[in-house]
Amino acid sequence: MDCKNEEMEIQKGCFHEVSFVGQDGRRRKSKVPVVQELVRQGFNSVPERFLRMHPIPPAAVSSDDVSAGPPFINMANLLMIGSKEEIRVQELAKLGRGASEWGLFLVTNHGIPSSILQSVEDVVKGFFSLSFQEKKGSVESYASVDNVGYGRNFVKSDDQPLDWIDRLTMRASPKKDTEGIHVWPQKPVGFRQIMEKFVEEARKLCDELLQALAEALGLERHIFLQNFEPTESVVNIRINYYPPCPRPDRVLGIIPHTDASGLTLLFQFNSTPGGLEALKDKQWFKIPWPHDALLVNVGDLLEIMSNGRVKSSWHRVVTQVDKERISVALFYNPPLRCMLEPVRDQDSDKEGEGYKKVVVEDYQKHFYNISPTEDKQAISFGKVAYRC
Ligand SMILES: O=C(O)CCC(=O)C(=O)O
Ligand SMILES: [Fe+2]
Repeated sequence: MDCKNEEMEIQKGCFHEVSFVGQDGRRRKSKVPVVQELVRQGFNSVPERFLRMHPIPPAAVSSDDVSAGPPFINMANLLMIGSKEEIRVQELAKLGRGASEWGLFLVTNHGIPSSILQSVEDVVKGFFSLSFQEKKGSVESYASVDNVGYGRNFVKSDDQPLDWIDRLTMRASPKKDTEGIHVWPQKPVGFRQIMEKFVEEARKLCDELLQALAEALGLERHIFLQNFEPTESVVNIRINYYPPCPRPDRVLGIIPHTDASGLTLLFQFNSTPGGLEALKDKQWFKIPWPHDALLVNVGDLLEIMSNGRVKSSWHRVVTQVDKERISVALFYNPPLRCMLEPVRDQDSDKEGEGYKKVVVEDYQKHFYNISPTEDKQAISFGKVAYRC
């Protein structure tokens, strides 16, 4: 589709409205095509606004080579269900390696019932099969509430290459934050109840992982979890929808980034494998991701809490020519006003050498202010050496 047709598309009413502060310091509004509608209605070529100037550097390792990728953590071994202590110790070592070397790992035997995951998949697919108008009618947009609703990721200028993605984001917890705000889709019926069931189960898994991660690093088991006060911790759910794209060489699903979370738990649907890649040793790796595994990303907040012992992952999503892909991301964060205190070195009572105390809300504001960035920049805000 050329620029003219793109304009027509927008005129037909299928656009996401975005707002950003322009170079002149004034807030501006702009209209961005809805990628699902572009694909539904057909186009001849990808609109210029989505094309990156340079070819996207390809990943180094194929997804078939599981041994070269991040570790798979068997939760049954961590919880010692039918296994011995030495197996648990080995599993903890793998977990520590995944979090410190990759900033991500996959989890099998995770304990979330497959019936719950299936219901999540059904309602999410139900939502994305609605017409654009039905979606808009079902939930408010990003523009009306702070970073939640139906829309897309960062747009900070008219020149920025756009990602090939539509999104639906909801705050699941604390519940009081969503009172009076229309962020949960009314269609398909039962959407919110099903997601809340998923969140309840996912939270148990994340809490277990936070404790196991501390233990894997030789720290007191509660050291990270103590920041996640159950009623005030913030859980956001984001559904990422990537339709097929004819130009994977020049178009990204999501630009490289870290997550501004404590932990991120990701679930992708069976019919849509492939897409997520992570940077390690300056190379992009395709992440092998079987359907029965969930993927966990270490977020920036956990890197700060751990005083750099674990690293948040720098990851991206590439596009695929013939497949649509949907992922569900659950972002698990301490309460907004929580002051994170990086763990200190054992025999020193100085503040950590690498990171300093940071309030969650201040970090996240900084993160969203400066994102997107070319490399892992936002985390410097938590470093001892950082000056405003
Ligand atoms: O779609 C994916 O697998 C990754 C999504 C992601 O990185 C995000 O939502 O922050
Ligand atoms: Fe991410």
